[in-house]
Amino acid sequence: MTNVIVPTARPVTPLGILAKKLEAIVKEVNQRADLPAQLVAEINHAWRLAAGLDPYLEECTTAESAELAALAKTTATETWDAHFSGGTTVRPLEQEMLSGHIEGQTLKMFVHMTKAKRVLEIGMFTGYSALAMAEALPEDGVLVACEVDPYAAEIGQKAFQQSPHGAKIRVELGGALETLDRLAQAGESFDLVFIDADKKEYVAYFHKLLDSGLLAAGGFICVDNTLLQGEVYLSAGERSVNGEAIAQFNRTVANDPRVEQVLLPLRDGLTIIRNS
Ligand SMILES: C[S@@+](CC[C@H](N)C(=O)[O-])C[C@H]1O[C@@H](n2cnc3c(N)ncnc32)[C@H](O)[C@@H]1O
Repeated sequence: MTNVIVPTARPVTPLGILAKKLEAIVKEVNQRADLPAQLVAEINHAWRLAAGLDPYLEECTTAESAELAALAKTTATETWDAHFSGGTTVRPLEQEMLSGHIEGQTLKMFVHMTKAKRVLEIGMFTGYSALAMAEALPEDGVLVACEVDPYAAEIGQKAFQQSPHGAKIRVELGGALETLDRLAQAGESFDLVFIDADKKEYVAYFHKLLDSGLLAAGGFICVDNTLLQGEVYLSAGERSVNGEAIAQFNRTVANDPRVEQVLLPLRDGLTIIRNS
């Protein structure tokens, strides 16, 4: 059997980034004899508090299915940079885009809790969150997954074929805004929507979902990356283009009287919106 080395993902959440920074500081201060022992102990404690949380969440959360674990591994071993520079993917993609165990299990729980039968995902990548949610759908449930990149979508479709829940998933290849227009024209509507595609289009997805009837009355939207690595609450001058787009999205949702919402500090921020 060949040993596959799965590359480690870099931290892309406020907590992960904080833990990494504290780790570097701890390495430095632990070598210094001139610092007060109490200060060194406090910094070590702060690092353990930050670094220990994600592994503990993993430990206390139901394990992912074998199919999801295999898909996460496949996604991590793809050479995404080379795929983009060689023209295999139409967008720069990376393994860090995959939502993963804790968020996948959270989304799966939301499908169970809301008893959703029709789910829409905007931004499927290699299909991890789509498959996680499909696992919670009833046999006659449907998940429509929008993805613009054919290579990522193909990886997902292969994984869906390996799962007893894969047949519930329908992939819509193409730009999400055009796909949403088509779905609305066809009269489709959804109980639960997961937004996880182009951050600069989040406001447009939100408006289309609410204005076109795509989101069923009383339906829910879950939105990923609404903390954008902490950029939204750091000073505006420190924001990337995506950080500014998410800050604007968060303001748009907060000012829309048609919805109520909560931003959960899960992974890179997960906002739950209810169409009230
Ligand atoms: C963060 S990843 C999605 C991760 C996925 N939900 C998961 O949990 O594994 C974002 C995906 O959105 C796709 N995407 C970006 N812009 C898009 C657009 N305008 N229309 C459709 N898909 C888009 C990207 O190709 C990428 O695969």
